[in-house]
Formats: sequence, C-alpha cells, structure tokens
Amino acid sequence: MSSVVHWIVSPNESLSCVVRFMNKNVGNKKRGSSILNFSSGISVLSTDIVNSSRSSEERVYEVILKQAALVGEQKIMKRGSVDLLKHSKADAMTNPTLLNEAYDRCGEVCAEYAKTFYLVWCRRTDELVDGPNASHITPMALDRWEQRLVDLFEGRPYDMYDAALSDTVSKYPVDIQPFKDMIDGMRLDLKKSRYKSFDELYLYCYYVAGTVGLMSVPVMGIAPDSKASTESVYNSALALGIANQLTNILRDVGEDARRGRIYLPQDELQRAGLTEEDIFRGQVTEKWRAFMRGQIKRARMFFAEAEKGVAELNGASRWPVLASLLLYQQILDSIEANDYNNFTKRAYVGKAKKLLSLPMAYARTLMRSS
Ligand SMILES: CC(C)=CCC/C(C)=C/CC/C(C)=C/CC/C(C)=C/[C@@H]1[C@@H](COP(=O)(O)OP(=O)(O)O)[C@]1(C)CC/C=C(\C)CC/C=C(\C)CCC=C(C)C
Ligand SMILES: [Mn+2]
Repeated sequence: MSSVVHWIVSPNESLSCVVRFMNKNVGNKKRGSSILNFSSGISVLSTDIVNSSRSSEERVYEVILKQAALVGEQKIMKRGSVDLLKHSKADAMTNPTLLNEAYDRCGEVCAEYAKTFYLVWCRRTDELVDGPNASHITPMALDRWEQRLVDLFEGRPYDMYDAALSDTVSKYPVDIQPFKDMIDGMRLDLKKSRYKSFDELYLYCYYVAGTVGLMSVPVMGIAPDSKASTESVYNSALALGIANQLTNILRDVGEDARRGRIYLPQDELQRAGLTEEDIFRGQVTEKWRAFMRGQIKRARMFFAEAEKGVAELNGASRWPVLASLLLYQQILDSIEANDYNNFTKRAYVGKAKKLLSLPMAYARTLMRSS
C-alpha cells in the first residue's frame, strides 16, 4: 500500500494535511482519504468520506490513477496507423525524412517560444488564448482544436507539428485525457477571471500545467529498477506542473491584474484582509507580505512533492527535470528578494544562477543514483 501525503498551507499559516492511502491495485479501488487539519498543533478536525462531494484534488487523482493504470496494466492498444488519404500532409508520418523534418520544426518552435520548456502542442494551445489572435478565439475554435487533437491521436495529423506529436503518442503510453483537460483549462480562461478558493485554483492549475506532467512521464519513462508505485511518480509529475503554475501566478500578479485577472484564492485574500482594489492598487503592505509568504510556502510544498519523484524517472530525464525544477523554484526566491513586489517588479532568475542550477542538478542526480 502506498501513501501520498499532501500539505496544503492556508494563509493563516495553519496546515491541512491530506493523507491518502491508496490500494496499490488501482483496478480494485479500495480507497480511503482523510483530511487532517492542524492548527497550532491541534489535529484531526474532519474526515472525508469517499464519494462525498469530491474536492478538485480527488477529481484529479482519478486521472492519475487512469494514467498509471495505462502503464501498469499495459492497457495501451496499438493505435490505428496513419490515414494517408484524409490529409496529404500526413505523408510526414510514414516518410522518415518528412518525420525528421516535422520534429526539427518542433525544435524551431521551442527555440523561439520557450526559454525553459519544450512541448510544442502545449505552447500552441496556450497561444490560442494568450497569443496575438486571442481576441478572436471562441469556445467553438477550441472545440475545433479538440477535434484536431482527436484526429492526431487517431493518426490523422493536420500539419507537420501535429505529425510529430501523432508519431510520439503512437509510440508511448500517452493518453488523450490530459491533452483534453489542457484545452478545458483554456476554455476556463475564456470565461473565468476569479477563483473563489484554492480548490478552484488547483483545478485550473491542473488543467493548464499539471496535465503537462502527466503528458511527459509516459514519454520520459520510469526507471526499470524504481520501487515507487506508478501513481506516486505521476503524482510528483502533477505536483511539478502545479508548483510551476502557482509560481507563474505569483510572479505575474501585477501583469494579470492589468488584464483584469486575479488568479489568487478570493477566500484567502479576504482572510488576509485584502480586497481586489488592493491588488489593482498594487501596494506592498504588511498584509500583502504575509499573504505572499503563505502562497510561496504552498508553492514550495508542491516543489518538494515533485522532487520526490525525480529519482524514479529514467536516468536520462532526471537531470533536465531536476534542473528545471531548481530553476523555476528560484523565481520564488526572487519574489522574496523583491520584497514581495510582484506588482511592478518582475521576478527572474539571473544567468549566473541559471547556469549554476545545471551542475547542481547534475551532481544531485548522480548522488541519488549511486
Ligand atoms: C516525476 C516528475 C517530477 C516528472 C516530471 C514531469 C514534468 C516534465 C513536468 C513538467 C511540468 C511543467 C513544465 C509544467 C508546465 C507549467 C507551465 C508553466 C504551464 C504554462 C501554462 C499556461 O500558463 P500561463 O498562460 O500563465 O503562462 P505563460 O505566461 O503563457 O507562459 C503553460 C504556458 C502551458 C504550456 C506549457 C508548456 C509550453 C511547457 C511544456 C514543457 C514541457 C513538458 C517540458 C518539460 C521538460 C522538462 C525537461 C522539465
Ligand atoms: Mn499563456
């Protein structure tokens, strides 16, 4: 039996600890979940019964179990071969030269768009709602994007970028669900600019970022000698996505507010004595500093949860994943160094620190694998 412990910090510095005991046999879901609240050392305030109204964390965990089952139970069905007749550009899928070109094109997009991360389909999806044509994007356009996703999963890519992804998902146990969920995240972005609670924000972070972790693990692979359960590795991957997105949100508070968006839990703001006007005014007060300390602490806990899973990945992936984790979490240090002024100062990690993260990550991964 494996146990996954999540610590969620609320802004008044009390801690909720969600302890899940999962039956390792995911097919036989004998699952219990209890939420323990700690406040000044006083514990166990509530017990969550399975199947009562589910929290976002529980809903997302269902997806993890499904992904883990795909790997663990070898449920992957060989996907249909590419339908060459429907889309002429699908020639790329059977012609190795064209396929190489498709992957090269993806590499070019990565070099242009992403400083730290590489996953072209995700960037293209995000560009739909954040890019230059964002004001023309309707829910219908996202429906079409989703249909195109289904097509590429079934071996009918529309263009070269799709062809590379189509090829990848036909070779690895990648499920379409996290991809669909990411599109749902973009749908959310079209209609929602406030989040009532951390539970709501957590779901958003899963959609737009946690999904990336679930897409990546089947391709990166779990080390053959790993003793960890598949679902615990997926859980760490999810945590890395959530941690990255929470960090993004904390870095971009001012920028988002100028677009009329507040990706911060409203109930927590209220408990900290802060209003929306305070955010729009953008003054760094003691209340704001205290609020930010709580938010940063929470993001760091997700990074810590993520780090546990890095050693379980295939050797070749450990170093880049740990390096990206170390780099990204330094943005939190930078917010602190800016005295929590994320309204007008952009937190960033300088070149020297970035460079230092690489050998540090390398040394750490070597130490752990010996
Ligand atoms: C066991 C374990 C720890 C496994 C690691 C699993 C893993 C590789 C997880 C990756 C997590 C990750 C990189 C999540 C992406 C988070 C993120 C920043 C999401 C952004 C969403 C939208 O936010 P927003 O609009 O606010 O941001 P911008 O201002 O627009 O930037 C995204 C933009 C979604 C799009 C995401 C990508 C383009 C990044 C995908 C990158 C990868 C999968 C590569 C990761 C590779 C390594 C080696 C870490
Ligand atoms: Mn974006």
